[in-house]
This record gives sequence, structure tokens and C-alpha cells, in this order.
Amino acid sequence: MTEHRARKRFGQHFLHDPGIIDRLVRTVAPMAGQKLVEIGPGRGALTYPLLEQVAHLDVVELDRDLIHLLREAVPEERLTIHQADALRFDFRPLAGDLKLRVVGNLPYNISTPLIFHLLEQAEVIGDMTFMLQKEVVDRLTAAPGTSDYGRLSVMVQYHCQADYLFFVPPGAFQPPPKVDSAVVRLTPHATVPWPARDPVYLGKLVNQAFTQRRKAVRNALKTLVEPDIFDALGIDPGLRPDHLSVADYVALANATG
Ligand SMILES: C[S@@+](CC[C@H](N)C(=O)[O-])C[C@H]1O[C@@H](n2cnc3c(N)ncnc32)[C@H](O)[C@@H]1O
Repeated sequence: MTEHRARKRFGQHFLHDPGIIDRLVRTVAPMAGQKLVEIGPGRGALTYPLLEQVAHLDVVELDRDLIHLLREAVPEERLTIHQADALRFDFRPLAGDLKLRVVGNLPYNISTPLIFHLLEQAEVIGDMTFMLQKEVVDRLTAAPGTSDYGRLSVMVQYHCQADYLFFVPPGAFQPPPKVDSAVVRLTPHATVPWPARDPVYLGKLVNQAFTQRRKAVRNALKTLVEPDIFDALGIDPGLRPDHLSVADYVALANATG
């Protein structure tokens, strides 16, 4: 096999702990006939075990040298390789009648924009199971009133159910990253429970609230929300922004945007 050195700029940390690989694949629990897509297959640590469960897999990988290794190892009818930047990739054509199950040990430097890119295509996604920097997983899954709760929690939980699955130490990877990791599952809501009339405005309002997260929400949002609107919606204007729920933010956006 050709020698391939891990590339820092592609966020390459390859999983090599068989226990973690097995746990991740069992967590995904792929079933024959499901439409699986892996982002960043790398040297195939997850790809090969996934291919033991399903007849066909789509993968999106940016590094040409790694693609070459995968292509040599698996025939085309079982593995469709898209040499592409996942941040710009259109996942919709892969879906057909079935929603996609997306899996990946993601490059940590692009994980947040990648999740937002995928959420724009949430209508074709059944679920996403990702290995991420633990700090990001903590923020994705945080509940109101906790220190990790912020813009990322609100905007992701607007679209998805977000579940923390398990912790992964640096030693599970080669080379080991400088940070702890964790696995998260994001399941887009079939119907968004609190629909915003204008999701872009919701993003702007949430952003403004959390840039001043130590202030009372009435002050943090004073240029967007008149004081009497809090009363009308039954939201305490003295609360700090990290104590408002996703439903509260949507109510404020719908009342003012
Ligand atoms: C953390 S490594 C994981 C590799 C492998 N899945 C594993 O678990 O060992 C991230 C992978 O994503 C690829 N990658 C980096 N940036 C990418 C991008 N923008 N689009 C698609 N793949 C990318 C890297 O080349 C690398 O293979």
C-alpha cells in the first residue's frame, strides 16, 4: 500500500482504536437497504466496517491520495467516491426516495460550518452521527441554563434533536488530536416544532443575544425587541440570554421580525 502521511490542513486524525470503531458502527447500526453517506472516509477506518453492513456506500473525500487508496481496495459498484469539498457538496441527489444516514469522523476545523451546510439540506437527511471535538458536542447538546448553551445550541436544536452519545480520548486517533472528542447524533425534526417565520432573522436575533450573554436579555436585545413584547410572550426580560429556550427565541423572532 502507498505510504500516506496525515495532513494537518485536512484535519486528518485517523481512528485506530478497534473498540471505538466498533462502538461507533454499532451506534449507527446500519441496516441493509439504507442509504449511507460517509464524510471524510480517510483510510477507511469506518468505511470498511460500514461496508460489512450495507451493500453500497457513498463517500465524500477531499484528499486525492486517500481516494486512490480506497479505490484500489473497494470495487466501484460497492463504493461511490465523490472527490469533493463536503462544505460545498450537494447531498440532495444522493437521497432518492430514502433519507440519508450521514456518518463521519469529521475534520474538526470545518465541523461547525459543515453542520450548518448539512442543515440547509435537512429535508433529505434522516440522521447524522459524527465524531467531533468534545467541546463542540457539549455545545450542540447543551440545555438552557448551562454554560455550554449558546448560539450553536439554539440554531442546531431549532432543526434537530441533538444527543450526546459517548466520549473518545485522543489516544483513539493517529496522530492524536490535542483535544478530547465525542460522538453526537443529530436527527433533523420531521416537522420543526417551533417554526420561525424568517429563520435568517432568528439567526440574527440569537446571534445578537449571545454576543452579550452576561446582560439581561431585555438589554442584549434592546435594538430588536420592545420591552412590552417580553410581557406579551410571558418571557422574563431579566433573564440572561443563556436561560431562554429555543421556543422562546422563536417566539421573540416571530413577534418582531
Ligand atoms: C478526522 S479524519 C477521519 C478519517 C477516517 N474517517 C477515520 O476515522 O480514520 C477527516 C477526513 O476528512 C477529510 N476531509 C478534510 N476536509 C474535508 C472536506 N472539506 N471535505 C471532505 N473531506 C474532507 C480528510 O482528508 C480526512 O480523510
